[in-house]
Amino acid sequence: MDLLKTQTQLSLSELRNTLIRLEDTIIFGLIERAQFKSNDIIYQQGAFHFDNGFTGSFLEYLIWELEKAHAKVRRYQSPDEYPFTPADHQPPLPAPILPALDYPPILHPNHININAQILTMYTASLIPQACAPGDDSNYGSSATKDVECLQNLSKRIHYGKFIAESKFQDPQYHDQYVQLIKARDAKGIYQLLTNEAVERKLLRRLRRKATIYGQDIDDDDATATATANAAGPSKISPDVVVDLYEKYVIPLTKQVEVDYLLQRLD
Ligand SMILES: C=C(O[C@@H]1C=C(C(=O)O)C=C[C@H]1O)C(=O)O
Repeated sequence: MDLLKTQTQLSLSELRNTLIRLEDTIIFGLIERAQFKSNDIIYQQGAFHFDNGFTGSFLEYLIWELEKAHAKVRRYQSPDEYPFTPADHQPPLPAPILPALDYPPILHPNHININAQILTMYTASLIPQACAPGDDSNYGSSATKDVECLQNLSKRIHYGKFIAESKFQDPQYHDQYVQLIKARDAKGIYQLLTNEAVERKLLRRLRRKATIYGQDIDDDDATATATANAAGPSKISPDVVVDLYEKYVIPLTKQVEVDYLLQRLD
């Protein structure tokens, strides 16, 4: 979705299409990372020494170094991009070298950033499922793929802000959200914004995508059609992808929706 385009009414179906497109990005990013062993050492605090005094993990070091460059080209001034570098990190991320873009004020001003939760989920739960255990010394390659996966997941989950704004603006539900927000009823907000039919359809589609995208398609087998029932090993377990969304991506997206709505009237 072009966030520079002046939005009047946020279209929920357009936003959902963006989330569908991000499914492909996330699956292919996981396929890339799963080439390498888990290489757990890159997630361990203090396992590496850095000349600049950085004391985090190898992965956190790469995140910091890359996000400094991305900050200079104003990546984090876009309302759909959020850094993993903590807001209180010293030194802070550098200021952009480019002038600010004039984004239309789509979202209510907020400081919601749950990337710390996303990073913990990713290293503690997802990597052990997606990658074979062990150490193949591909530390730089693994961390590079990790950063791409983390950025994809962060964008997808924080898109919950746009989804929540769209639902808040919907005349059919606006008054209910206002009442629940004023009552600080997080559970009621969570229930109102949940669409189980959309979630069920998403998980079915995700399993098919992960099965098909994970196949090696033999180029001389013209008759073969990649289907969800295709035989052969997948580069990423469809169960891992579905589990990721069911246990983490969808709940974290809804957490962002609730957090955003709770501060919507501030
Ligand atoms: C994103 C939405 O809000 C909720 C979260 C969903 C998700 O994270 O995939 C799907 C449906 C809703 O329960 C939506 O309504 O599309």
